[in-house]
Amino acid sequence: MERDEDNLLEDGNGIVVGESSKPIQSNDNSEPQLHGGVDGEEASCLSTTLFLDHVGQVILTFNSDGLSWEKLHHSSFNLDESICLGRKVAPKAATKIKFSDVYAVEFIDYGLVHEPNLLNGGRSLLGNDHEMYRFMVHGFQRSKTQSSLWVLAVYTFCHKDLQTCQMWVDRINASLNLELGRPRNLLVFVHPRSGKGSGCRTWETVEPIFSRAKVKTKVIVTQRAGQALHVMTSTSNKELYSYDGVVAVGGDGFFNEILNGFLSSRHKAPYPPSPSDITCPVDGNSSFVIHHGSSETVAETASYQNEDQSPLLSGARQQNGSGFSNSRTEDGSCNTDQDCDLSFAKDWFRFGIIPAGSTDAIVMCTTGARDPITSALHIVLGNRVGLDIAQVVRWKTTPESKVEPYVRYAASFAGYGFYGDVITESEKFRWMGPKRYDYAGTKVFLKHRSYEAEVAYIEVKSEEKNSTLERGRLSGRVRPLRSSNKSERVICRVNCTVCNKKADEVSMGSARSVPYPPPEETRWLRSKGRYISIGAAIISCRNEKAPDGLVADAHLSDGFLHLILIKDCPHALYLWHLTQLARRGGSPLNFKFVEHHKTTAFMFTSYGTESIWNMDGEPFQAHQLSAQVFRGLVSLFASGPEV
Ligand SMILES: Nc1ncnc2c1ncn2[C@@H]1O[C@H](COP(=O)(O)OP(=O)(O)OP(=O)(O)O)[C@@H](O)[C@H]1O
Repeated sequence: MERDEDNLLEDGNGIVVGESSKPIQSNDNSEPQLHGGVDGEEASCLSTTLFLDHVGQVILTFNSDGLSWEKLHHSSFNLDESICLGRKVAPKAATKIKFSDVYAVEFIDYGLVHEPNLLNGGRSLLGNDHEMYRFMVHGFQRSKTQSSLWVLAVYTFCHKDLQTCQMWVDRINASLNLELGRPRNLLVFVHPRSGKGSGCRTWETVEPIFSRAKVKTKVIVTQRAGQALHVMTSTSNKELYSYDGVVAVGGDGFFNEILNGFLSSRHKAPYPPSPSDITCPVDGNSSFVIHHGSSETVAETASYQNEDQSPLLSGARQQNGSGFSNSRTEDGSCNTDQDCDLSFAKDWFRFGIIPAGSTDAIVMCTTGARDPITSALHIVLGNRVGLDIAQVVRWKTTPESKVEPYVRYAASFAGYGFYGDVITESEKFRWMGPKRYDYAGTKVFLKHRSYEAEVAYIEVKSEEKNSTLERGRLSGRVRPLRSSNKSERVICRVNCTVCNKKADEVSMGSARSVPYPPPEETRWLRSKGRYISIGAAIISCRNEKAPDGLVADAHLSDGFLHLILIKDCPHALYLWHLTQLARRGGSPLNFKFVEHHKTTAFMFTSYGTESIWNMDGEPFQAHQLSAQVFRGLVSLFASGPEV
């Protein structure tokens, strides 16, 4: 989304503050007053007559959950809904703000106070004084047109008395300190060449939000691919967990790199079964059962056996011992390097993404907007949402290579065939910036290739899939899921009931929690044939090209991925699928040649020579792989889209 980053401040009247506003004059001498609560309770609200810059004289009231103000002087025009030449020129003014929506309060000393932007009949509202002491309350408002898009709002209150202003600042600060989960210290990675090469500019735009909110930041501007991964793997737990989280200023690929750096040495879990665990003969579509014995492979240093093959891997061979205990000192740091384990850290250590990339699908799915300001606000306000992560184990890189398990993590999408070809092709045209995807996509589409492969996935019974949807209608029957029926879609949103359902309320064999022992045996279904593409969407993968995403009803934290198999089909039908994908409200999965399986794990074997996957927007070579989802494995500074 394009927006003018320099002009985002709204004043208390919902009008963008301009430089041309006239100074206002003051004759106010009012003292702060404490009003008793109902039934003689302790004074819960403080009221003072102050000036609200650009608005006029107001009574500001301090409530238990925020501030509210009421205009004192009613001028001849209506400030709330101003009419000029018969047209509404200003939206309804805000008259309150919750502390949960305030990220900073600043005392700004003595200075000019402005009268309302609009006509006041030439009258001075406050006598002869043009200057007062002032303090600014920094918060946000939801955009009138798109509620997921947050716009900075600043309310400047003014008073002749210094102590009055300082008292208000102290009171508001005390309330902000009570807001839970706000970060104090963050590690920030900036990818300067991300997207259109604007990573540094994007950080400069949002940095004042962090400094106003008094969030300390250690900023690392990367010089090369793989640097952020190296920092994340080589930083001790003790040092890393002295931060409240890590922020990526960049695209999906950059976030993926940081995520892999974090998880590769810290996440301990058994591998999913490998395709070579399937021993029964292949004969079209069939099913088989895998028994989970005691000989499970556990992700250890093996995850970095092929270090030389990816920029992500250099210097990454790090493995911490197990047996961590959950102890963080009062200042938030760990006592020793091995003190904080992943599941403990998950409660407070979060990831933030400030979008600066070419696609930014993860940001769009987790905040509902592709906007650096909105993302920065989610971070400083300490919002939290769980995110499913797929652990992808590559068993063989090429048909000839020997079996060597290597682990990568994906947060949004892993795709083969069309998706792998597009990413391979687009890498040749990085210099084009985000447009490379259109160019490469068109080229690959025109070739219309298909690929022979075999896919197996865990069968998840309908009632298990739907147990998270709080629907019992399909109980007892097992059928392939076709969620193209729009009326059945439950879209992931803020406070999503599906994602918030506790793991223990979810049936065994469906969503896997962290860590979650698999049932003793799982039934797998398999499908072999020619596919145009094989995609695994962990979240909806919404982006500007696909406004509803590949899977509109995928959830951020339900423990499932969506396996989308596009079987070989005529070129025109594939184009139809793509056009549905590009349409808001489209049905890209409602085709006979599209199989959609909601599952927790899958395996893949290529029967050709092509083995390039697209993993969160970056190429990944795998001839044979398997993947499993971990429910809410990490937490993000976000709250889900407001749809
Ligand atoms: N300083 C750097 N120079 C070159 N490449 C870098 C640098 N820092 C990080 N990278 C690599 O660039 C890759 C792409 O980064 P990023 O995702 O930010 O950009 P993008 O491709 O433009 O966006 P998207 O992935 O959303 O399409 C990452 O995998 C990362 O390893």
